[in-house]
Amino acid sequence: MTLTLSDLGWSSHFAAQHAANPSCNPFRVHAVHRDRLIGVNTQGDFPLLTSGRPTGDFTVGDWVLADSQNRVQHLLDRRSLLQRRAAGTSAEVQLIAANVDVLFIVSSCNADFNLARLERYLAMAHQAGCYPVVVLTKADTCADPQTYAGRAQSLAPFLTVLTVNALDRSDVQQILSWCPAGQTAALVGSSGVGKTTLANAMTGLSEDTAGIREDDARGRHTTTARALHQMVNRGWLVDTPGMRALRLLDAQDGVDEVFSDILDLAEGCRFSDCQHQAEPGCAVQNAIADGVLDADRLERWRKLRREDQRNSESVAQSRARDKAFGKMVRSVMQEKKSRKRP
Ligand SMILES: Nc1nc2c(ncn2[C@@H]2O[C@H](COP(=O)(O)OP(=O)(O)OP(=O)(O)O)[C@@H](O)[C@H]2O)c(=O)[nH]1
Ligand SMILES: [Zn+2]
Repeated sequence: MTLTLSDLGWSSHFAAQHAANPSCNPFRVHAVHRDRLIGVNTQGDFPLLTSGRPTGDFTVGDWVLADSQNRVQHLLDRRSLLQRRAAGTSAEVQLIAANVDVLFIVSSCNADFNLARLERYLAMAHQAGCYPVVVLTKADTCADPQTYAGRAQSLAPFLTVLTVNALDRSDVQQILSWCPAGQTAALVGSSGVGKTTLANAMTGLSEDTAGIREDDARGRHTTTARALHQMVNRGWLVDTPGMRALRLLDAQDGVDEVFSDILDLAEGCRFSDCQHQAEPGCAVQNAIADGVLDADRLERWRKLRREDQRNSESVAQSRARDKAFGKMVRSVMQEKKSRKRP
């Protein structure tokens, strides 16, 4: 099966950038290795060299322009970017996926359902630039899934909320219709909510057979799985280990967008630096007193902002630390050099 560029997610946004460098060829990145990228275009898969640039600057879903030697010359401006703090103690930023159109935020119609968690994921979607679709699984095991849907819906006026049985084919079709051919999706959510079940149904592959099928089709062995899977409706699903452990990062704009109702209210506060605690003329507290705003929502907003500030601070701190370390290394080297001189 040959793919056109638009099958792969190419659009006028990228074409305009290609027009500035017409001698280069576009590739969509579907795997990032330590020393090279794997890109796909209408001709198939190709290893791409990044000419001195660290491969960590690129991520799955990126569009790049490469020269005739398959050396990457340009990284095209992204439509969206999902990132997180790297695992472990390091606070470095890790790119998770780029050019994801739709973020499916998966939760279940049971104890997993939690408004604060949904808000957190919504902030992530806004921050990244992805269109959020809330998918509430296990509707078949619940007496009144619409209650859950209603609560999720209350988070934003035009929020798309689907209640599904992830094991039901027509319910999966309904989900797929939100990510049509050529568009790219990703699934986020807690453990056990049905992400694997959905991913398998959406791609028509099962996890243990996905690698084998690819080997068969291409007649060669690949050691690492691709991270961009074609779905049964010819959309794409990003599936990487990092995708499964996303946290909030530098998401201030995203948080503010999800809680824009509170920010709008705050415009009416008497003091511009109002903390919405017990200040006189606080429009936010007045809204709570009038039953317009839920006090819990104000608390969740505070918590999310605090968490986001902590995350962003530690990223900045770790960058400062790296800089200081680099300086120290350079001065030690300098000293060594000068000692060597006769
Ligand atoms: N009845 C019913 N069962 C479901 C539904 N969605 C998922 N399940 C079941 O819930 C269990 C967990 O689903 P998984 O797909 O493994 O969940 P996951 O989100 O991938 O979990 P992790 O791999 O831990 O992140 C499996 O036994 C699924 O069959 C649903 O909509 N209805
Ligand atoms: Zn106030």
